[in-house]
Amino acid sequence: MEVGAPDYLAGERQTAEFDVESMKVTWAGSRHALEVSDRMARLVASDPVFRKDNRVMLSRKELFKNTLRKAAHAWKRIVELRLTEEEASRVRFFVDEPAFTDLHWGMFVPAIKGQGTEEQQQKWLPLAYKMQIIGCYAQTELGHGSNVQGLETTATFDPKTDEFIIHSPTLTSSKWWPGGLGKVSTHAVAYARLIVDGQEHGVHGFIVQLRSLDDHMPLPGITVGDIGMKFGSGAYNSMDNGVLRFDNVRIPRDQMLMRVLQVTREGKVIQSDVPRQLIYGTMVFVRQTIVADASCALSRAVCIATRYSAVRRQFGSQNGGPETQVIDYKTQQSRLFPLLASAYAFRFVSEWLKSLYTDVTEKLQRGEFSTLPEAHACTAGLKSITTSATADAIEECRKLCGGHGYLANSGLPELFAVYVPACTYEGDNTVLLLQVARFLVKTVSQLGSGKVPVGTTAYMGRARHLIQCKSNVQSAEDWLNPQVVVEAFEARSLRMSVACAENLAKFPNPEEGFAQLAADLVEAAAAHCQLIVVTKFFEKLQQDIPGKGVKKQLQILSSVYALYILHKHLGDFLSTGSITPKQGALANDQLRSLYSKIRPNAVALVDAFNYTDHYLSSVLGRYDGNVYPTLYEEAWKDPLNDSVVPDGYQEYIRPLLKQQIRNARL
Ligand SMILES: CCCCCCCCCCCCCCCCCC(=O)SCCNC(=O)CCNC(=O)[C@H](O)C(C)(C)COP(=O)(O)OP(=O)(O)OC[C@H]1O[C@@H](n2cnc3c(N)ncnc32)[C@H](O)[C@@H]1OP(=O)(O)O
Ligand SMILES: Cc1cc2nc3c(=O)[nH]c(=O)nc-3n(C[C@H](O)[C@H](O)[C@H](O)COP(=O)(O)OP(=O)(O)OC[C@H]3O[C@@H](n4cnc5c(N)ncnc54)[C@H](O)[C@@H]3O)c2cc1C
Repeated sequence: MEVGAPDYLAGERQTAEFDVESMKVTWAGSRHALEVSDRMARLVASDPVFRKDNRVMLSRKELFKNTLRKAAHAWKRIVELRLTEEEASRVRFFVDEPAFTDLHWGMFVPAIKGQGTEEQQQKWLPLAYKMQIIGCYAQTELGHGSNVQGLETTATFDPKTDEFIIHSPTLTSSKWWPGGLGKVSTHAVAYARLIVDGQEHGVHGFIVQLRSLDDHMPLPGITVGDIGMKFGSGAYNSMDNGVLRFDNVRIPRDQMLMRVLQVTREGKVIQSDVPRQLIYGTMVFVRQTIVADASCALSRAVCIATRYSAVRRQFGSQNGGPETQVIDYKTQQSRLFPLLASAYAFRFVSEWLKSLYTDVTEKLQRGEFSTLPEAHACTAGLKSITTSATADAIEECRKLCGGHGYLANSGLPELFAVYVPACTYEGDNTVLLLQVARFLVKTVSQLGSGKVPVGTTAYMGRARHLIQCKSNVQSAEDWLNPQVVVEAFEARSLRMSVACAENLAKFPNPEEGFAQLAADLVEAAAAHCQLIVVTKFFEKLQQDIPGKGVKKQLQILSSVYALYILHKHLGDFLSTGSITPKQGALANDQLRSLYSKIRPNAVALVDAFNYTDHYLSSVLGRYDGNVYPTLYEEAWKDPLNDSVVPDGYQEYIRPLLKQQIRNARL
């Protein structure tokens, strides 16, 4: 905010019962992370090249060129200022525009790191780190995305030349969707079925050069282009999602990523001791980062809706006094505050997921693979539930802002358009929950075998208790006890998984049973994932959290998140007998009283996200709350207002009007 400028939300900030600066540290993860983030946010906001308020007005070509300009400028600044990896990634975050760089840094580099041998890493990573090559992740095809084993592109080993021949045998085998592929990438990690000596060996990654490093023209045998406009204006259209076909393209043998499986000069196929599933490792990594992205997108929408709800007044004036702030309506609170609580919940579960991922990666380096299935289930499941909830929440925030939420300059329509494909990319959310369900059913089926479930399924080890326990909640206050809440969530989740396992056992063919019961299985998987989010929020509160009143606020938010989920899925809790209808009603009573506690802190709780006005890019979410004059000024900047009489008046409006006059005269 400019020094001396009026703060229309000052009154809201004064009622906060906690230290906002300390909450900023907790949200950022550490004082250091906050400092870096703050510095990079300001660096980006103060640089005119990173302007983005005109994005939705640009044509596709202008938007794309502008994105290239921003990406090049960001890279120049990163090199000039010798920014660290952490600082550079914050710069890209605050530039806030989907670009080929997301896939280069987010998937191409991790694929080589995770699936390449040491030699391959030494050869390719330095080039990628200096951006002397630009890469994308080319897995999905026109005909197959979810079903990775169904990919049709082939990579046939030619022992005569010591090469692989990469080929697209059908139309449906065309690579379709990879970001950065359409117009920018010089290289791809392309996924193809490995064929050696006529035998198939599953899908593997191959580094393929696509374009000349001299003039950017496609290399012989490569057909490549952009797949066209996507949902919304601005939004994800800054990304060149691409189509790619290979016509018997030859690459050296050592460009197959060979950490999992090696093909020797003689054409021998050697499986290393690394599990085959590591070929999917890049997706596990990215799913983990997508959970953190969910908390960012959600907090951004909630910040806009909360500030605007405090500014906006509607009805309720008494004796000529001001009307009621819409944030004071209980309905507004019951729609908004659970989303605020969810933003914090997703933040902390993503912190935990990152530590789980780091731990599993270290174990994999040491040749320990036992935690891989849990890492896969957690990343897949949490990616699924957090992105679905966030996409719904952004749309809810738009509605919470009434008519003005529908204006592009509220920031919410573009945020929705950019965000919503997160429910599909990196694994369709339903397909991913089915993966979690498989894991849960397997865990349940092993309960009798003496195998003790660990990690996030450890609670299933107490199946005997959880299958018949009764919640002892007697008052609304009892719902503030985390143990009571967790037990209800555990009972619901376990009972849903066990019911699925029992129903599955009735089918002679397990795969047929799984297909028939898929809808129930997805619900059981979601219940398990919600339990993880609730538990990790409560566990966060066990840590030392400094700052006046900060822990207290987080306790309130954790209860809101848990009781909101309970209220939303009351049917599950009741039908599994995990709680009684009376206890469900008490949870709702508690929720109402928690909303009142959040109310005086709401604006401060969104200030703690520490977003600059540049990052939010929302007239409604401005830090100073000066909404109306800005909306008014912005309207006049629309290109339609460049002329008072619009283009087309002479051709289309005037003849109409004249005709009416003639008709009237008749
Ligand atoms: C307002 C402006 C705002 C601006 C914002 C700016 C910022 C925006 C930036 C955004 C950038 C985002 C970029 C997005 C990039 C998207 C990239 C993609 O989509 S890339 C494309 C993404 N594509 C997808 O995600 C495709 C999704 N599909 C798949 O992942 C697989 O095909 C499958 C998992 C569904 C099945 O696979 P299949 O082989 O048929 O396997 P089975 O089922 O038969 O299971 C066999 C065994 O394997 C096990 N296992 C499975 N997976 C894993 C794993 N990962 N690990 C370990 N294990 C795993 C499984 O548990 C089972 O174990 P068990 O029971 O035997 O013990
Ligand atoms: C913006 C965007 C960016 C992308 N970027 C990349 C990229 O960089 N690289 C890349 O390789 N790919 C990329 N993709 C592709 C993306 O990963 C796939 O679209 C995604 O994995 C979903 O696969 P699909 O399109 O085949 O969906 P489908 O599987 O065809 O889904 C269609 C419907 O079928 C349902 N369905 C499918 N299988 C099952 C099942 N077994 N049981 C029940 N229901 C099922 C789904 O739930 C969904 O409702 C991107 C996609 C988008 C939208």
